[in-house]
Amino acid sequence: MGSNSDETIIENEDAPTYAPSIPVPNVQEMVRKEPAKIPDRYIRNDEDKPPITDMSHLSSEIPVINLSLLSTGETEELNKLDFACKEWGFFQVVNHGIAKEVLQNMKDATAEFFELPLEEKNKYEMPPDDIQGYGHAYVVSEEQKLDWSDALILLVHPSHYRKPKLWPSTPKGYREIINAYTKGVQKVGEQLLRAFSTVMGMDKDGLLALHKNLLQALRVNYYPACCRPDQVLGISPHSDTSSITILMQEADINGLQIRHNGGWVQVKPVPDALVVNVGDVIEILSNGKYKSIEHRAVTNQNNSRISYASFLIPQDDVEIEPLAHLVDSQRLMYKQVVYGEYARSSMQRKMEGKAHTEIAKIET
Ligand SMILES: O=C(O)CCC(=O)C(=O)O
Ligand SMILES: [Fe+2]
Repeated sequence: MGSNSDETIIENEDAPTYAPSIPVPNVQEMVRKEPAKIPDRYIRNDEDKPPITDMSHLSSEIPVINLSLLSTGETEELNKLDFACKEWGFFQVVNHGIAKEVLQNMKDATAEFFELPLEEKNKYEMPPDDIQGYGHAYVVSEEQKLDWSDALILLVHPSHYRKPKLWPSTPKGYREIINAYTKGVQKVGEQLLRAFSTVMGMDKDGLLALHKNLLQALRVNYYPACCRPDQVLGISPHSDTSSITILMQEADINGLQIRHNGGWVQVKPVPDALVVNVGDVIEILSNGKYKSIEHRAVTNQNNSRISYASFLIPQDDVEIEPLAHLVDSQRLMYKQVVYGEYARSSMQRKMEGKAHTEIAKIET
């Protein structure tokens, strides 16, 4: 690891585990062997098949926010953030300050990792009791429909929560590259959470303090090309259990779609931008004012696609409930949940839209 002792990978017996997931076939390998075959377990029911409603003409309306202006407290940018979180639950950030080289290194090394032989990648295979490592998460029954993707999932910050055995050491330098990328994301996340604090009527550092410790989990999704993109989904519709998620996608390959007015809108990559979305934590804290929007990924016929989702989350013991000043005269929508319990209960289910948020909702 780098010279900074803070970032050294240390074995830690207390590093948290999350939830078990049933082992399922490696999709990349399946496609390599039989590119024209789609097993039944991947073929979606009619109501889930893409595209439902093509609303791609709305893609250009998803707000693009300048992080450097946002961080200096520009009113216009703060208003944009408020609007984006109410209307879309998603926005893209430019001028985020992460060097192009850091983003590119992450993309290059990750592409190389996924091209390694399966047996090499399986050195980092998810253990049966957890969803960190290389494999598939959220598989809880033999009957459920499966996603057309493989993933590498790692808890990356704080560094003493890492499970070094699950961090790929090939390609050479990959660990340092992941570290540099996710450190950049962490900084962006802290800036964003300060801006969120402001638009949510708190002190600048209010949200960061509420998190106690800002954790980051990285999920790298690999979506192999698919001969029938209209039959499968790369990732099932879901909302993120995070506070916010910061996602890097590839420059020219569409895949991410978000729920909007009953249809699905593509989040088209803006060059060098990062996609940010409101997670369940911010939705609960804001009593539903800011929306943790359902999203999914579709596959492409000719291209594989890789996406890099960083979930910024609070410490396990943090209690999450609507902030009193945001409830005011509104109806109280959510009850108090302990973050670690909420997150684990979500991870023990299949991804199914917003069904996992029910445990935090107050019945009407
Ligand atoms: O691949 C994408 O664009 C979306 C990934 C995602 O939603 C996730 O990993 O939670
Ligand atoms: Fe997501």
